[in-house]
Amino acid sequence: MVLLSKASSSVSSEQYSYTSNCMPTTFSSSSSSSVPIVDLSKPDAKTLIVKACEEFGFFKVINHGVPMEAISQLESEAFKFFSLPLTEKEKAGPPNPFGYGSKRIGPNGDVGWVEYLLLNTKQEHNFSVLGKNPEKFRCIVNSYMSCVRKMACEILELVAEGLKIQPKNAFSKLVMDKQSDSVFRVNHYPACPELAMKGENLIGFGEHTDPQIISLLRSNNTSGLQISLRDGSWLSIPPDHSSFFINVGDSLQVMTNGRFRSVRHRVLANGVKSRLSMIYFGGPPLSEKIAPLPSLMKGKESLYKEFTWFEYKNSTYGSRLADNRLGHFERIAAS
Ligand SMILES: C=C1C[C@]23C[C@H]1CC[C@H]2[C@@]12CCC[C@@](C)(C(=O)O1)[C@H]2[C@@H]3C(=O)O
Ligand SMILES: O=C(O)CCC(=O)C(=O)O
Ligand SMILES: [Fe+2]
Repeated sequence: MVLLSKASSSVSSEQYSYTSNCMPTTFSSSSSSSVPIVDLSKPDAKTLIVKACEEFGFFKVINHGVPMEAISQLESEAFKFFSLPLTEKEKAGPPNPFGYGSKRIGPNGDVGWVEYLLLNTKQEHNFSVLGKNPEKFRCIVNSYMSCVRKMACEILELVAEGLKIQPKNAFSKLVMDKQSDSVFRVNHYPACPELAMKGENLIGFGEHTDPQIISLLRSNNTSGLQISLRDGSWLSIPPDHSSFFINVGDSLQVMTNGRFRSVRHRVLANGVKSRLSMIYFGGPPLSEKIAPLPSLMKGKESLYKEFTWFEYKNSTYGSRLADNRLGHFERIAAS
């Protein structure tokens, strides 16, 4: 993304979305509402995780076990990549769906103040175009990803234990499967100085829910992430570069028959500092049926029609970011 290089790239002349600064937003540090913090090394982790997934579909994790070195190596490689000239970066694009993308998100007209790399976790894409030293990039991405996948597995096992589900790998086996359809994304939101002068916020990444099972997000110390609360207000999440933020995805909402909430979230661009985030989206194999676990139904009917991850993913790619994608798959209760 080139900022202010020519008149037409000025923020005000493009089709971005804005939201008023005057909208009610709460800061997570305020006493009324704060995001749960789970210490993965403590015995109460499973109870806190279940509660957070029910109330928010979102929580913060400390003592996560991912070495800071793996994180900072990836961060510095990613910053190096995003600081290349646009023409260099575009050699790794367009994202179809994998590769380098700028401003456009998905195939259906969504735009944001963001550039990104979308990678699959199976290394099938062409790394040879990723920056100046693609082998190094690949190696750093792979070691980061295996640490984060391990944490995803640990969290999903705690979820199963907390929900008293047997076997305890009922969820985690889906992301650990060799066929798991997981995705990895690095987002870069350049600082947008024009913003500081306006009474509005610029959308970096529009509101949406993540379709997969679980998302593990780590960012630098720049703010921007917000989650939507039950009353529709937005809660700003203070950044914390040494912690991870975990989202419940649509698939986990379905597998828990609506007990867990897939959280709506968005990112606002920052007027002063650039934001770099990396997100691992843990997904099931394509052929996997996404349905409530029998032990969570307690004799009740499924709230959802039967579908496979393949079907859900296809429908996802036909949707806009803000759409309620699960809506099509809800079962209308017989009256
Ligand atoms: C408009 C879009 C863009 C989508 C697909 C569709 C709706 C949901 C978006 C996401 C959101 C979560 C990560 C991602 C990788 C995913 O699986 O769903 C995104 C994907 C993309 O950025 O390509
Ligand atoms: O970049 C971020 O901080 C979050 C972006 C996001 O929600 C996504 O890529 O799905
Ligand atoms: Fe997301």
